[in-house]
Amino acid sequence: MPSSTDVESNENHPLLRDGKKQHVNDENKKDRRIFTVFLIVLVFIGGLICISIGWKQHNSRSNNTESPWIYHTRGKSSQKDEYPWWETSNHVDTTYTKLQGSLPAPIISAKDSKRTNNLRWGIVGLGRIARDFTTALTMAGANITAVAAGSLPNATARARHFANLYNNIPHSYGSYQELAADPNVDIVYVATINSLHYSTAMMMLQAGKNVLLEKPMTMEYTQAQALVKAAEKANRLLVTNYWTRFFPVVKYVRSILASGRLGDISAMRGDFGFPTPPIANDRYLNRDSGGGAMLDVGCYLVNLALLVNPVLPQQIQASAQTTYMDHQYRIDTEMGFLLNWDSAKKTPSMMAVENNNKNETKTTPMIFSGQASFRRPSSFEFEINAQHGRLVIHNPANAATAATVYEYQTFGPLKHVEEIRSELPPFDVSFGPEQYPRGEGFVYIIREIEQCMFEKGIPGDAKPGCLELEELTLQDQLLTVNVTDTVLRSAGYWDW
Ligand SMILES: NC(=O)C1=CN([C@@H]2O[C@H](COP(=O)(O)OP(=O)(O)OC[C@H]3O[C@@H](n4cnc5c(N)ncnc54)[C@H](OP(=O)(O)O)[C@@H]3O)[C@@H](O)[C@H]2O)C=CC1
Ligand SMILES: O=C1OC[C@@H](O)[C@H](O)[C@H]1O
Repeated sequence: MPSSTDVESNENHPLLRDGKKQHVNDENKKDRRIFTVFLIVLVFIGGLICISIGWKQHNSRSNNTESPWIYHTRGKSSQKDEYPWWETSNHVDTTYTKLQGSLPAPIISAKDSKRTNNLRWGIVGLGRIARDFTTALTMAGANITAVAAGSLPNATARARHFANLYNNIPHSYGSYQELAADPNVDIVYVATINSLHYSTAMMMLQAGKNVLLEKPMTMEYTQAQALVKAAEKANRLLVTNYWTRFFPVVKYVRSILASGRLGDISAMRGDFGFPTPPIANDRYLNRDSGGGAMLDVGCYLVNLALLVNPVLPQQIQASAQTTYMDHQYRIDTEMGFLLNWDSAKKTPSMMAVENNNKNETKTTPMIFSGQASFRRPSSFEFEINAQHGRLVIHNPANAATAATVYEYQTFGPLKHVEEIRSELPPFDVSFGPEQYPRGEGFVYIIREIEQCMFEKGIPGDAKPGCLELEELTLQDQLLTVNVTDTVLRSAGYWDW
């Protein structure tokens, strides 16, 4: 008998060839059976997994009777209309940040015995906003020594009436010159109409007063440059009343942006507006008073955009309309504008400025899109869109007490929401009703000025003294006027 070795070695023998075929067929059949069993097991396991996932989803859906527009926060669920379209997560982490600032601003009052300086305030232009601001000064415990009216009729009587109303302010004048000459005034709050900002502020600076000037600083950029020169020459403080920057919420927003938490910012937008009273000679619609939506509320948007990116945009475009309730005015009743920081130029980044490292450069292409209106209500919100999320300063963003930060995973779902709140001190109505919304919020800028004067001294008394506020430098103010002026020119303001 041939050995198995022989059989295997003699492949040409016909019997042996058939035997080998048989053997190979058996092996193949066995392999196929194993493979089939393996497939069946695989399909079975896969099926089990699918059923289990489906069951879990069914359970979670049946437990959640709320609409998909509701996201869950830890221990709390709330309805949000800001829901990203790709959101799938049901577990968004939320934090609530309540900021200090609900109490009347703890400024160092003139009545405070610890105080070494005694900042004496004068007020010029005794209209609507002067009422709110003077109430805020009183709420903050500031020392008001003089008031002056001087543009509209009955100035002397109006000034006396105003002084009496506010606990008998010692001096009242029927002209701005008289207040400028009063040695008992250190700082003048200028609250005249826009077209008189330049001349009134210049008069005060040249008389050696420190100046807090209502927004917009001036109608034109060249005027702002002249005011800054005059302030520098006189060594006096010059601040535009962009009170927005001094609200605790806005300061906090600034710190978030500076931290880099949201990554590079690429777009911002804002829409500020309201239907103005249709009174042709009111400052809003009147060309000679410096009317128009851009100079009234659009300038706030510019100031906020420049807070985020304090650099002159490479491109500024604007377009406006001048009608309101079927009438034609010589001012913008509706303005749309675009600020474009093109990446072509290297410019100091927000981080660099915040860190006082002006040498650091970073190219951050960014676009701001703004709307200002006198024809309709608006969101009055300011939105910042960045690499890792977005930030909304809520209505009214010019006097903000709330903001929300939304953080996203890169290309992924919403992962964290931070809601920021602060409370305003209640407006003191004992001097009369509030003229504009949130006038009590002036306490923040007042506190900052008082604090700076306390720490650095009053320019005029001390050298050099408080010449600039950190939150709003002369450069910030010039930039704001420069951009606002360019927007107006681009829309054709001076041709209307
Ligand atoms: N920061 C903020 O939140 C706010 C800022 N503002 C700013 O404050 C400024 C004043 O606004 P508001 O108080 O509403 O203005 P008003 O219309 O009340 O006028 C203010 C003062 O300007 C003078 N004035 C008014 N009309 C005329 C005129 N036709 N011709 C010459 N002088 C005039 C008067 O000064 P006098 O009494 O000396 O005669 C008047 O009291 C504006 O620049 C505005 O942008 C306004 C609201 C809010
Ligand atoms: O500064 C301002 O803020 C509030 C607005 O209502 C007002 O018209 C504007 O001057």
